[in-house]
Amino acid sequence: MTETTSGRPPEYVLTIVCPDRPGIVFTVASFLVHNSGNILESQQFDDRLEDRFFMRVHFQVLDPAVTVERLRAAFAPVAQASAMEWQLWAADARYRTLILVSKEGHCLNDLLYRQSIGALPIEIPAVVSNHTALEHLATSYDIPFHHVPVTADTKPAAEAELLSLVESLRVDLVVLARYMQVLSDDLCRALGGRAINIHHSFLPSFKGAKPYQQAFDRGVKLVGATAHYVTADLDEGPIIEQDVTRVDHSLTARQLVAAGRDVECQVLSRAVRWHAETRVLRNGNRTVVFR
Ligand SMILES: Nc1nc2c(c(=O)[nH]1)N[C@@H](CN(C=O)c1ccc(C(=O)N[C@@H](CCC(=O)O)C(=O)O)cc1)CN2
Repeated sequence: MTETTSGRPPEYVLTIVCPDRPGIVFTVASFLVHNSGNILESQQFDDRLEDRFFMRVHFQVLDPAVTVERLRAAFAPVAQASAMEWQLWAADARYRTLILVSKEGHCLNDLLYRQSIGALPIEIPAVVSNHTALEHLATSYDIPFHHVPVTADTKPAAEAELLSLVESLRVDLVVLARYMQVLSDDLCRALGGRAINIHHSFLPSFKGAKPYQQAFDRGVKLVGATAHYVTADLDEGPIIEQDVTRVDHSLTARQLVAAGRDVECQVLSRAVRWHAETRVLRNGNRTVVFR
């Protein structure tokens, strides 16, 4: 993950998930005060059903001697005492994001453009596709393109190549931007929590490869899109973001596809930005999103 400097006091984001108890906010705030921290933004949520507490704190450090390594070392015993799962990153760190795509290029195009104008805190070291149709799009942004074809026979080798790219390119996040191959259980385990998919329906409705045809056949009045973490269970992963748009009886299935494109792009880019800003915390098969 690439960290940048700007001359202003360095800013960090701390996220916490732990069993709920009184005094967690006090514990965190005290730690920050004792380490020259000044809170800029703080959000928390108490899941009383699961008895689990979630917190995200964006803060600056006023003493230049307090480095991120010193903060992490100092916070570790505090976290252990409260059984916290935690992350501490520079607020302007950029996630190294590998994009997977098949033939539909609208989500890839949207992510490449938003990244190029600085609207997404990510770097894109490469684009991978099981087809060659979208190579020109990656090339137009000077981003390396890898063609990894997938058939039933080549799938294990294709997935091994994909994982090798994830490791060699030091990838933090994999985005399935209309990648139409089902990832194996092993690959999902290897990518656990680091892969986001855009599904072109308002889940849990219309799972599978052809949701717009299913929507047309059902005669829906809304179509939508869902960004979720990828799990071995197809289209069942924890949902990060969803949205819909109104349609009506006059639209063909092909026109529903067209109506859904913009929704898919907006939902996926929001989910990627929130993940990259460490605003999304897992809560079992659900998420807490500090927008
Ligand atoms: N393990 C997972 N892999 C993938 C998921 C997921 O949730 N878990 N999401 C899909 C994306 N997707 C829907 O959003 C989807 C993609 C593909 C299919 C499908 O049935 N594919 C067929 C081949 C279709 C083709 O070649 O065009 C197949 O793999 O046999 C269903 C849903 C991405 N992967």
